[in-house]
Order: sequence, then structure tokens, then C-alpha cells
Amino acid sequence: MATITTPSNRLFSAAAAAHSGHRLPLLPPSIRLPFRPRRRRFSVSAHAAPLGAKPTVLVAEKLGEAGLELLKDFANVDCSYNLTQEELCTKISLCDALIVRSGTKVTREVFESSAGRLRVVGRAGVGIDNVDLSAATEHGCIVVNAPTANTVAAAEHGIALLAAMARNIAQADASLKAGKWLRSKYVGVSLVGKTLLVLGFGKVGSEVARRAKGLGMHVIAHDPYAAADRARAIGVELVTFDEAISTADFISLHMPLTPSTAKLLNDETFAKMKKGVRIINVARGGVIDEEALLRALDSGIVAQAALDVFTEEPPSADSKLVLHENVTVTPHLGASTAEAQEGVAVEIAEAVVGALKGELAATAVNAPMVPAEVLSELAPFVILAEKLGRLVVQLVAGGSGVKSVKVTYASARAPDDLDTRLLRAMITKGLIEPISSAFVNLVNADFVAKQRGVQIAEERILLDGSPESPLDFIQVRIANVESKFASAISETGEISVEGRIKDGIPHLTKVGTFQVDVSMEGSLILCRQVDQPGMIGTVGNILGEQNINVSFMSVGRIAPRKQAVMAIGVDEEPSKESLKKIGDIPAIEEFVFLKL
Ligand SMILES: NC(=O)c1ccc[n+]([C@@H]2O[C@H](COP(=O)([O-])OP(=O)(O)OC[C@H]3O[C@@H](n4cnc5c(N)ncnc54)[C@H](O)[C@@H]3O)[C@@H](O)[C@H]2O)c1
Ligand SMILES: O=C(O)[C@H](O)COP(=O)(O)O
Repeated sequence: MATITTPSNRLFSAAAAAHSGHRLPLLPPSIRLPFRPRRRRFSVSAHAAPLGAKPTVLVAEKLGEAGLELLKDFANVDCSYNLTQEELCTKISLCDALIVRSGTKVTREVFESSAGRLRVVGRAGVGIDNVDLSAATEHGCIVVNAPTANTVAAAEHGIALLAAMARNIAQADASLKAGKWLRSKYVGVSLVGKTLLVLGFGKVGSEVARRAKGLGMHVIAHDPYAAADRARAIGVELVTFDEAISTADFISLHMPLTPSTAKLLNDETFAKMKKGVRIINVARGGVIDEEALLRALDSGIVAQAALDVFTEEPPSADSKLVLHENVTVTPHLGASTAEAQEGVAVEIAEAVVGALKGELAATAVNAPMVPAEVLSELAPFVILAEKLGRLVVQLVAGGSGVKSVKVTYASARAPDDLDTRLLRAMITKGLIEPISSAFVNLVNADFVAKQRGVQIAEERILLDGSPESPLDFIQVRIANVESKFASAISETGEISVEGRIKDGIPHLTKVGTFQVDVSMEGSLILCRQVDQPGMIGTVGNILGEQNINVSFMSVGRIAPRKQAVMAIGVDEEPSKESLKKIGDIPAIEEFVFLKL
């Protein structure tokens, strides 16, 4: 038997990966979130839509017709463009989903103003730097984007800017329209044989590279996360950052804006570039230190720049960069083709509708991606996990404070085959919802646990035997607390419960050191007693008098006539009087009533 400990900070690895511009493999689009719909009892929304009512989607920036039609089939759609931040915050409390492009800042204030009603933010495009992802996660709001439909449009715009800049198209056009005929002033540079550096070899970058090869350019790329064979397949060489920037004649930027890419091009990096280098940016303004670029243009290190994106959009009317003679600019038009906008609209509408239906969208950027086949196999264990969390927390004596939770997954499968992110989220949901007003879901489970100071450590036990089922049992323990049911304390001094799946149904199989076997449905009475004949009948009679249906009973004992724990499943909640009568039975040493 081997024990493998897993750090619990992996739940949102997908979010972190997406944030760094590095996506996990995409999944089939229709994966259902294994959560029941939000129950009104735990709703944190002050303005939740009436049950059964259509959800409301606020479309805050222009979206293609085909996408709007898809949304209207499922939801009430409010198209309100050019909202001020204040207007957005006012409207949002009446919306279940919000769709934006890059022009709307979805700030923490927006999530706070939604008072818990906003469940989905759809970014109709790739870059999610205008959405406060941490705030979304903290509010349990899923963020989805449309990462593929505008790739070609952005790549084509990059190539258009490259060619227009090299041949001074914009400047010559403006000059001719101003009545001048300046043929010698606008002599350009050729592209063929020149070295183009693609910085960020993702979807757009690789399409730019492919097109630049067709123009006869020598293309190199730098991307710390890209696979060399993918680059090689289109005749592109992946090189180090320093080598890349010091050899390129043209540099085209295609990475996301993240803390690690912000101001990646700055005074220091411009100083390492070839004199006369030309820069194209259709990624994000913030990846260039714009003041440093201005200095590099003025000193001649950078001969020309072509910019579609700016740190502040729109840039100020007197921006020296925008007005610079050697700079060609467009107002963030990379994704703006008719075809791309229709495609993006459909891509985001499908993702938002799916997320509102409770499906885990393949393009979610702040929730773990769990493959469909894993989800279906884990489904019963997901319910077991929540019930164990819900049960174990009710065994804690008031005032103890839950801080340290240990979860053990026992399985005959290799540890890497078991994805525990969902299970951990559901245990957290079970642990936290009964003792707080928080609404916990797959998106915010780790955050809520951390916020409440609850540490969840996971370990895996590798069992012998055939690995048909993903799990044999799950054990949840809470350390450093007192229990209102002393028999739930294990040899290690922790409150401990253990459960298994039997015939597809979650069963409680161990409490403290006592083996029991009760299905985890309805409610549960746990009694510690001295094992003796007639106990089951006595308790059954008390409950029968009150017309309480007993669904099952199970006795786990240390040895005949010694201490035993009796677990009684009941369909209805017994009255205080009935519970008192049970407690008054002389052989019963302690008992507890638990809601599952
Ligand atoms: N101007 C526009 O209208 C427009 C349109 C589409 C996309 N974009 C922007 O273009 C960028 C790229 O989009 P995409 O769809 O190709 O995204 P992508 O995620 O497919 O590719 C981004 C690539 O950048 C790489 N990367 C991350 N950090 C890096 C670093 N420090 N150095 C080099 N590479 C790094 C990633 O590994 C990834 O391969 C995004 O910022 C997106 O918002 C702009
Ligand atoms: O990140 C993107 O997809 C592009 O920057 C497009 O932004 P837009 O939707 O505002 O055109």
C-alpha cells in the first residue's frame, strides 16, 4: 500500500494556465457541471431570477446577429451598448450573464454589484485581460471566451500592418489626400528574405508565421511554452528570447497580456535589437512600454511601428506615439472582419448558453477542465464527497472552528489516473455551505476554503486489486477540533468519516473507529450505546410513534455486549421530544442528529 500526497492548490490550474496564455487541452463542448441548480436556501443573490424564469443576458458590446439569435432562443437578451461603469453596475444585478468584447472593463465592482446573480461572463474574443478573473472566481462566476473564431482575422491584420508599414501605405495615402505627390519620401523596404520574429507562437502567431513564409520571409519564433515540432512543421525555428530580438528585422507580437508579459518590450530590450527594427503589435498595448517605444523610435533603434492595440484604449488624442510620423495605427481592428465577428458571436453565445444550463464550457478560463468521461465515472463519488463533507462538519462541536481537513482517496488506480479536483470542490461545498451563507461551486471552492482559513490536504492510498472503479473509499477527517459525538473521533484524535459507493448509492461505512453501513439519504441519527438486545426496537418504536419512517439501521460494534454505534436513517426530521426520548434511553451514551 502506497500513500501519495497531492498539493491542494491544483484545482484552478486551468485558470492559471489560461492566464499565462497556456491552455489545457480543449474538451468536448457539452460537459455538465455535476452540481444541482443553486438552491434558494443558499443563494447569495439578492435579486435572483424567479424560479423557472428565463435567464437574462446583458450584451454590452455589439455582437453578430447569429449569436444574438442563439441567445434569444434561450434567454431574455438586453443589448445595451456604451454603458458607463456606473450604468453597468446598476444593470448587472438583474442579469444572469454578461457578454463583452475588449471595450468593457468587467471589474471587481461589477461582480460585487451583481449581488451574486451574475453566473457567467462571456468574452466575445480571446483576450480576457479586461475581466477581473480573481473577482469572478471569488464570486463563483464562470468566465468563458471565444478563442478561435477571430484567429485568422487577427493574423491577416498583422500581415496587413506589416506590409502597410514596410511600404508607408498609411502615410503616403494621407499625404496624397493632402494634395502632395511625394514619391521619393515614401520609399519602403522589402519583406522577402528579411527575418520576422513571431513573439508568442500560439493561434494567431502561428497563422502570421505561415503567411509570412508565403511572402518569402525567414521566420523565427520565441514562445516559452510552444512545441518545437509544431513550429518546425511550418518551417519556423524556435529560438531564445535574446537571440530572437537581436536578429529580427521585424518583430510581431502575439502573446497575451499577463503580469509576466507586461512591458516585455522596454528600454533594455529595445537596446538589444538590431538598429532599424520594425515592430507590429496586434496583441495588447500593455506588452510594450509605450514611452520606451517612443524613445526607441526617436533614437532610430526602431525604424517603424504598426500598432493596433494600446495600453489605454482609446489612446489620448495627443498621444505622441499615435501621432508619430513612423507609426501606423488602427483602432483595435484585429478581430473586426464580418466573418470573424459572426463566428465569435456564435462561439460565445453557445458557450454562455451552455454555462447557464450548467454545462462546463470547453472555453471556461477560470474553472478546471474535467473531461466528460472522467465526469461520468466520478458522478456517484461527487455526491458522496459532498455528503461526507456535509456530515463531518456537523460532527464538530460548536466553537471549535474547522481549519485543517484531510481527505484520503483509496483506489486501485494509479494516482495520476484520478482527477480529484471535482471531489475536493464538492467536499469543500459540503463542509462550508452548512456553516455559512457562502455559495460554493467548482469555480470558487478553493477560494472560499482559503478565505475561511480551511486547509484541505489530500492523500491517495494505492490499493491492490482490480482498478475497475475509480475509487474504493473516501475518508474525510477534521483535525484539532472537538466533536459533539465523541465516538466520531478516530485513533489519531481527528473526527473521521468514511464512505463508499454501493450499487451506485453513497454509503457511510465508518464513523471514528466504528464500521457502519448506511445509505446516505435523508437524515441520520448516530447513537453510541452499550450493545444489548432490543435497542433497535426501542429506538424504532420512539420514531414510529411520531410517524417517522426509518429507512435503514446499522450497528457497528467493537465486540458483542461492548460499545456499539447505531446508525439510523430517517426520511423525516424527528421532533425535539423524540430525540430527547432517544437520548433518555439508559443504554444510549451519546447521540447526534445529522442532515445529509
Ligand atoms: N488585435 C486584436 O483584435 C486581436 C485579435 C485576436 C487576438 N488578439 C490578441 O492576440 C494575443 C494572442 O492570441 P492567440 O489567440 O494567439 O492566443 P494563444 O493563447 O493561442 O497564444 C498566445 C501564445 O503566447 C505565448 N506566450 C505566453 N507568454 C509568452 C511570453 N512571455 N513570450 C512569448 N510567448 C508567450 C503562449 O505560450 C501562447 O502560445 C492575445 O493577447 C489576444 O488577445 C488580438
Ligand atoms: O482579444 C481579442 O479577441 C481581440 O483583441 C479582439 O477584441 P475585440 O473583441 O474587442 O475586437
